[in-house]
Amino acid sequence: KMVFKYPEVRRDETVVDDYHGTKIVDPYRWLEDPDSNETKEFIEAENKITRPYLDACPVKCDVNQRLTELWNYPKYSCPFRRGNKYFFFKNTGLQNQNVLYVQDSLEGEPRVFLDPNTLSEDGTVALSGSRFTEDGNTFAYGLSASGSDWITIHLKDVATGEDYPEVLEKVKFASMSWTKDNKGLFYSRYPEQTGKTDGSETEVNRDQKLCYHRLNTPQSEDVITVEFPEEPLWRIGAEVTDCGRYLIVSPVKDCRDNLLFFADLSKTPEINGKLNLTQIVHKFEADYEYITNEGSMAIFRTNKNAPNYRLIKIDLHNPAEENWQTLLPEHPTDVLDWASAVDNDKLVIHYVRDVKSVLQLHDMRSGDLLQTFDLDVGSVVGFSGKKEQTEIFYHFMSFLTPGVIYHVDFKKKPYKPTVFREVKVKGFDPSQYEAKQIFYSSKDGTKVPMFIVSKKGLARDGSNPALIYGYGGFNINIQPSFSVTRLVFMQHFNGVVAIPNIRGGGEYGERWHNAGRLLKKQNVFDDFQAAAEYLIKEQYTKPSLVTIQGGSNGGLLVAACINQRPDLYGAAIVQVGVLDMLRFQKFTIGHAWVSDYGSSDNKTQFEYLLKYSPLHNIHKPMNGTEYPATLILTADHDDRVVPLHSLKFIAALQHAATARGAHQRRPLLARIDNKAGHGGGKPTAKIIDEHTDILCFMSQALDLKFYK
Ligand SMILES: O=C([C@@H]1CCCN1C(=O)CCCN1C(=O)NC(c2ccccc2)(c2ccccc2)C1=O)N1CCCC1
Repeated sequence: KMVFKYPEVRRDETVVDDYHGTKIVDPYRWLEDPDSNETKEFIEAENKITRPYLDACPVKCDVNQRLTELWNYPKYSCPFRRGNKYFFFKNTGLQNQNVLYVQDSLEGEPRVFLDPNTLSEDGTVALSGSRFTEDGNTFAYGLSASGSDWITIHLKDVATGEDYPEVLEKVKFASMSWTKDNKGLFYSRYPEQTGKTDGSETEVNRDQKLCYHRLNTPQSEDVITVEFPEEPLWRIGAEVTDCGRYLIVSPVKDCRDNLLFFADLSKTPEINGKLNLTQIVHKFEADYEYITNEGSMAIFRTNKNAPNYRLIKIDLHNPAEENWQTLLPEHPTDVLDWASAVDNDKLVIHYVRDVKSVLQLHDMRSGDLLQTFDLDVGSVVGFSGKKEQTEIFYHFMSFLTPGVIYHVDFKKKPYKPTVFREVKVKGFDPSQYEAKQIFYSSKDGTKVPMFIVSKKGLARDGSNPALIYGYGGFNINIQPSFSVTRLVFMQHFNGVVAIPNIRGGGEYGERWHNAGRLLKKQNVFDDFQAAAEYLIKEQYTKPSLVTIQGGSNGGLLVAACINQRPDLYGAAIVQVGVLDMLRFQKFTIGHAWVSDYGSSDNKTQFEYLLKYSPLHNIHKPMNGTEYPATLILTADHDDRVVPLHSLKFIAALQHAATARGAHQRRPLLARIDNKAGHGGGKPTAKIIDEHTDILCFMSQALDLKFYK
């Protein structure tokens, strides 16, 4: 085994914080400054030991070649109608960014409408959000660079392909919504701030405003239409209703619950200042999401008194809660995940039932079920359709189905989905694999669903490597999806892929989310550890062949698990993780995560956070408590989860591993990328490089055999 000479890293033990009377040392506080030479030198020193280790992998070329070959299949989005044209995204296979095409009809010759690959040499400029005007003549689109959350909004004339002169700056977490007169759009932006805002800064995002931009004017003439100056941490969602008369305004302060206001735009034909808002929801206690409206009757999806979500009707002219009506009551077990109006008087409803997709058609007036669209076991990952359109498309995917796009034309009865497009992956034969769902018991007896995917007929003798992926937070569902990287792991390492749908997610609605957050967060880690124990007990694998992987909130999950149960895993992959649970709220958008994590500013929550915070629970590895081989990944423009989390964690981990008497032979490494961020918009080349490194790390650390 390579013995690692980890970098010598300065520890400043004089940095001590007092949390409600408890003193906490933070010796790597200096790593929180991304611009200091010392931090840059630290990053260089870490990459300097990681790069050679990954490059020394004897099967690196094989892995990279197979990833590239398998990745090289055409990927399409659902087509969508705007104005009198159809648009769709397509990637021929290895293009860094998907390309937006336009065609005059579904059978028409597609023409390139917007190719983001032309906007940068290395594919690091990505399309991030876009909106057509009602008439389809103008296209607003966001561009993000190097994976940052910051975007600039550009406006393009659809007929000529020419951009208007103005560019809207300082935009982040913005909903874009045109007024129905096609003259301008609402968007959210942050005020000018000192210092750089390219995504490598860590300053807190505050004072977001909802502005209105009139097409073909400079941004300096934009007006602030909604602001909450006394609430600097709020983000302001806004959406013009289908009929064009109202603006629905939904402020959100963290990552759950929102308020609701609306403005009657018919009363302000010229939008030249603050809008007159009527408040509908006055308390942060539930999610409310606008679906559509008929005159003043607006339909919202909400979890108010409905943890599995339901549809309610609110009369905007009589919005008091006692007048709200239920349109589609909460289902006892299935989660109402999204709804979309179509064909004027129908709603397409997506349910999640035991983590699998259900797609139904309901009557918009009565809520009655009209039809269920048959689906295989898997996920609806894309949808297009509008209230006034008479057709929909939906995109189906599963572990062994790369993608099928269905079309339903409501002008023809009975409504029968037809296959519009089906993609195949060269060299992948789904019949050689099997995907199943099991339920296992967690530490407290809770039944947790888990998908297990592998080659058919794999020996159940504990001799196979397993990759266990988890997220566990923010009401997010991890549904089945097709992954080339997992296919390479199954095909060439005889790997078993396991995805436990651990608490904290939204797979069983708000109950599941609430059972995995704040002072119950440990349930998430228990569920994940129980998943590994299940796979070991059922002889799918053994501890030394288990890799656990997670990103973002899932990075926290993995880091907490290697602290708590280092004996259970052979390797751990921590991608852009939240690792300093006492300070996360001090950077960029971290304050928005208090809805899941709580905050060290609160004594009770501080005491709980301190018990699992990865950075604060690193122990000296000894025989039997040696850490699994661990790879920490982050990037210089990650302004969602700033890189300092990973830098401080790897420094502390390597320090513990080299302490006197410590026994740590397995590698503890960090891979810090450049011109990359949290993940959104990452070019294909960078994704393949990163996944090559992850598979190489696993194969070396676990000494895995590569089967050609
Ligand atoms: O990135 C994250 C967490 C998880 C999911 C979103 N997130 C975030 O931190 C997202 C914060 C930024 N953000 C969105 O990406 N969508 C918004 C949004 C709100 C208004 C207008 C436009 C966008 C949003 C956020 C929540 C609910 C609804 C809308 C939002 O604030 N984390 C990183 C690590 C821990 C959690």
